[in-house]
Amino acid sequence: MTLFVASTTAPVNIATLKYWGKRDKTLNLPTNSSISVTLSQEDLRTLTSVCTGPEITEDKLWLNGSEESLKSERTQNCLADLRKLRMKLEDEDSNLPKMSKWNVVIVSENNFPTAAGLASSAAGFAALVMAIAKLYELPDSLSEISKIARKGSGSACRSLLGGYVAWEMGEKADGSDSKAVQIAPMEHWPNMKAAILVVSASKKDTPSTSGMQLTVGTSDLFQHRIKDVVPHRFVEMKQAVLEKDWPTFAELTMKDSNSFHATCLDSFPPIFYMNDVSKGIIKLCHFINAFYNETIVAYTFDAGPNAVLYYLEENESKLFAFIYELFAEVPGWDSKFSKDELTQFLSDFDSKISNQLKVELDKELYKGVTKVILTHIGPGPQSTDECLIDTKTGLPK
Ligand SMILES: Nc1ncnc2c1ncn2[C@@H]1O[C@H](COP(=O)(O)OP(=O)(O)OP(=O)(O)O)[C@@H](O)[C@H]1O
Ligand SMILES: C[C@@](O)(CCOP(=O)(O)OP(=O)(O)O)CC(=O)O
Repeated sequence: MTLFVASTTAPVNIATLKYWGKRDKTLNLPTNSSISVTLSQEDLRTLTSVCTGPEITEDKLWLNGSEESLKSERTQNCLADLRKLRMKLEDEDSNLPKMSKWNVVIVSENNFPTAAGLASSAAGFAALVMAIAKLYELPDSLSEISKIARKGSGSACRSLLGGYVAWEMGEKADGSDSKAVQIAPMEHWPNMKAAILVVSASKKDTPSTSGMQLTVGTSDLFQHRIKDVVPHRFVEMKQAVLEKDWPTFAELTMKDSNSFHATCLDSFPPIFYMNDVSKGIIKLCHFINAFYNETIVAYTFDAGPNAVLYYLEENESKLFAFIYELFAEVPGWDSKFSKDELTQFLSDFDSKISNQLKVELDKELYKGVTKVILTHIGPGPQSTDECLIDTKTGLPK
């Protein structure tokens, strides 16, 4: 069997200035520009292998060991765009194998829970598009490829790039100027870290796509957000990244999460993504910042109750004096810290925080959190030799 194979890993990104609202649902064109931080693939990543050849009879997708449909309009749009770019190359060079005419097999694994509000669709579509772009040897830039990933899931376009990333909303009706660009590589401001508090939730309140449509159609506050709030915030946040201005970056991040969730509440009927545990975590972050009289931590929440806490490495011990004290029971710490380091966080807490202040903390908050994921800023998709496809059969290994 003649087979051509390629594999890539792709990262999760968590927005600090949120994408919420589409002006075109089919092309995933947003009503505002957004900004995100790409997270390390050491902790959260999608690995996708793809293969093609004249004997593959059908397009197929396996996700985390189970066969899934490739029929969704979004996936079909991505495949059609990639084949179009490949066909252009084949038209220019008749010696190239006619991959644009052949079916593809896609095998993918996420090393973290899928569809649990941890941006699996972003990493998933970024990996799918990037792996096929590599298979087809497309010469296009990552920003160009990001437009294809955007059609799979809006936020996926930002996972094509590492470090600090902007998704420029663009103006054109065909979406040709709605793409991801890098604001700065991770090396520019490498000490950005993230602690994700995975909050237990039976199921997602409302899927992002329908949630956005409801907000666009019913919220008056949303109009204020996209016209008067986000355009300034986009410029200010980009500037804060370029100047490594942590207090400004952190404040804008928290305010933008709150603004996005306020438009959800202002939708009719209202959408609730955060629960009481999420709100407890927000209070805790403000408590910590007030305690130190300094911005130590910034929270942000996507379309679900999980908290992503951004902080700078140099402030880790100040932050963890609180959050290890409160969430020590929850799994996720041991792989990153030695016993001695963890004990030190507890003694920092005991020595620094007065009994009077201790009573203000909610000791029960950990009961609503299932695990912590400790990670940091990372690069964009990476080529890998690891392959999920058996190169003799074209099936998952
Ligand atoms: N590795 C992957 N390859 C291809 N598609 C994927 C992959 N991982 C996830 N997806 C697609 O994304 C869907 C999950 O998206 P969904 O938006 O429900 O969850 P999420 O991305 O984890 O959460 P959120 O968007 O709120 O952060 C899956 O059902 C699947 O269709
Ligand atoms: C709250 C968000 O996480 C929304 C992400 O929405 P999606 O990218 O999942 O939506 P679709 O384009 O419909 O697939 C904010 C963000 O990531 O910017």
